[in-house]
Amino acid sequence: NNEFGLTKFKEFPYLSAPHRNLMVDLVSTVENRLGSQLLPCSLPPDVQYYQNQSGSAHASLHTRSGNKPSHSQIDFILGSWIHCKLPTGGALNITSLSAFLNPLTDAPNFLIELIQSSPTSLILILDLPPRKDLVLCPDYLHTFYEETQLDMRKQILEKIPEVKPYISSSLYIRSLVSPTAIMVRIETEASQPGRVEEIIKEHVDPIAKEVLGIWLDQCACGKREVGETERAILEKRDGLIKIKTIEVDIGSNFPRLFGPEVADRVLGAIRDVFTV
Ligand SMILES: C=CC1=C(C)/C(=C/C2=NC(=C3\c4[nH]c(Cc5[nH]c(C=O)c(C)c5CC)c(C)c4C(=O)[C@@H]3C(=O)OC)/[C@@H](CCC(=O)O)[C@@H]2C)NC1=O
Repeated sequence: NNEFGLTKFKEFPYLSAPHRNLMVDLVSTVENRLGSQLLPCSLPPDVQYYQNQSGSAHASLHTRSGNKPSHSQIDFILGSWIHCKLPTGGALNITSLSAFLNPLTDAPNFLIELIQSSPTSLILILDLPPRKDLVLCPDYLHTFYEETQLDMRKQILEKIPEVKPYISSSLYIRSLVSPTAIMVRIETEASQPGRVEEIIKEHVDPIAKEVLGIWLDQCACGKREVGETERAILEKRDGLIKIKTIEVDIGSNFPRLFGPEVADRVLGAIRDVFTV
């Protein structure tokens, strides 16, 4: 057990109520729907909860692998929160929930990230990243992105005046997402305290739950035929993405936030989960 006890991950501390409630609801929706297919979290306690030397950065990581591939098309689910006190007196909060499928299906994965760097600024990433080339497979585009009307939800969100497109500095990250990916920055006025929380509660929460619902119904619990050769291609593509996103997302951030020793321990544990 860590100083907060093993349940700490699911309490998503340090967040505003709407942000915490959304993450708690998404994690419990995934675990309730897929729970029977998931093994318990097997991360060591000092990876399930870790912090930097000075105690200015606290974080939690929660991963659950799918039962043996014969029983489940879930590779693993990953949930995470990171809270860093900033020298400016503010705080950086990064929360994420991602779900990776294994090559028994070629359906898209699920990803949501909320990155709050000040009381008036939030980055939201919400997508079903494709696992096949959309040009080569037009029916994939139709099935997972047109028929599900994901673009409608993107357009609803982009109508909010404070919502602007978020352009990742990483071209690789931009190449991973679907055409309907929600990658936005929400910038509110300091004269409107609570506006970010209101946008999370009124708009981000319902849309994120709809997108997760689509992923659970059409992707995680859908049936897709994947041939032998296709399975090998999926395995290679999935593996490359998992390794590269660790490098882009946290490869440089973690040593800076947590110091080399903690970063090596946590990154090592993540690489183990990502590459089995
Ligand atoms: C598949 C599609 C993907 C997309 C679209 C995507 C997007 C982005 N994530 C970023 C980041 C990010 N994510 C996490 C969660 C996390 N990621 C992993 C990966 O293995 C693990 C294991 C964990 C749990 C520990 C942390 C901690 C963290 C950052 O610090 C970083 C960030 O907030 O910088 C501002 C941004 C980097 C690029 C940029 O600055 O624009 C960008 C927004 N990341 C994808 O994978």
